[in-house]
Amino acid sequence: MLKIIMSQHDSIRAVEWKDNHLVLLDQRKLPHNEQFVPLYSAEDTADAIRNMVVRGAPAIGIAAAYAAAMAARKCYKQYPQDWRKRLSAEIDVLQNSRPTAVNLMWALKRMCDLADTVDGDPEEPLLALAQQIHQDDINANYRMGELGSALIQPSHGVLTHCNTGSLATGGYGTALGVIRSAYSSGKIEHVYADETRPWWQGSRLTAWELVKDKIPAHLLCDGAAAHLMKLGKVSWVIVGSDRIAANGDVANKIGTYSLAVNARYHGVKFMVVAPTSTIDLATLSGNDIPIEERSQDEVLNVNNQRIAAQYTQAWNPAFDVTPAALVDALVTEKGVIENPTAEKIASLMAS
Ligand SMILES: CSC[C@H]1O[C@H](OP(=O)(O)O)[C@H](O)[C@@H]1O
Repeated sequence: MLKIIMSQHDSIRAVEWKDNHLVLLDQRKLPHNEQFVPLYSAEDTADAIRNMVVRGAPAIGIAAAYAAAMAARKCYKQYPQDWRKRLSAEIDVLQNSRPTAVNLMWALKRMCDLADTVDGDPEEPLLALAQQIHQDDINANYRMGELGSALIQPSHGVLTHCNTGSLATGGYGTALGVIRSAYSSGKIEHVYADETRPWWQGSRLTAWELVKDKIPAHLLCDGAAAHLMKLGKVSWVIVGSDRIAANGDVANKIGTYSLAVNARYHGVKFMVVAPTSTIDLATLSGNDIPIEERSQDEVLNVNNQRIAAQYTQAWNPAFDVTPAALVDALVTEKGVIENPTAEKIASLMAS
């Protein structure tokens, strides 16, 4: 069985295969409690994704891949004659857990394609593929760290949004992986992290990862970002993505579009860091990306305590779309695209 190789960030494992089942670090409990949730079925894993026990586009895809391997094991044992048909129903449950992060659909398609070709017991080959998807993601993150860090001039501040670190991926991170690599190379003096309401990925997750890495950082209210840029404190905004359309439009955590507009206005560079598993050529433009709307209670409450006036309603889109024209650099494990266009993306994906 493939041993997942990480490195200095072994201490943070959002997703792990242990013995014969999936284990997730419960990100709803961080940073004050590190609790792990064992999962033995696709249905339970779909609930965990929907409820954000695990979140972050690549991490969601990896968790779903392991869940598909568990589902194949169960279906083959219970229905050896028509396990593929039974598996398809289980995959659908996973597929519909969250709509925006294309890594989920990408990983499940790879698992289903293999299931369609495997002879006999699918358990081992599907588990091996899930582990390969996990390892490939970690390897991609280290490569993107190198490529993204090379774009950053020494001693600058950078701003990031949401959480794109080890908690959002197989390990190391996408945008936070670039920040880790750039900081290790002495290129970044200071990190500014948006708190990222209403789920607080910045306050609860990114701050936790940066403290563990001893990287100097300040949290800021989402609404303070434009003022930070106006004061000249940052030279780059560095973010991840949940889905990149064929024309280079970028879906990411709500608030990203506002950062991109303000960055362009203030002459701050805007970098998107995402593995090619996040690029979806079947989605032609950002207008075609499904945007998840989550419970209004996430906005009306904090720590399950209501903060909004009684009878108030809330609108809670979890993502927004940044047009490609506002992206200065798209960093993938295959290479960097400056000022992404449909042609440049097609060429990268074909390489
Ligand atoms: C490695 S990119 C992770 C991506 O996912 C986050 O969304 P969520 O926390 O709701 O899963 C956010 O958009 C990040 O950029």
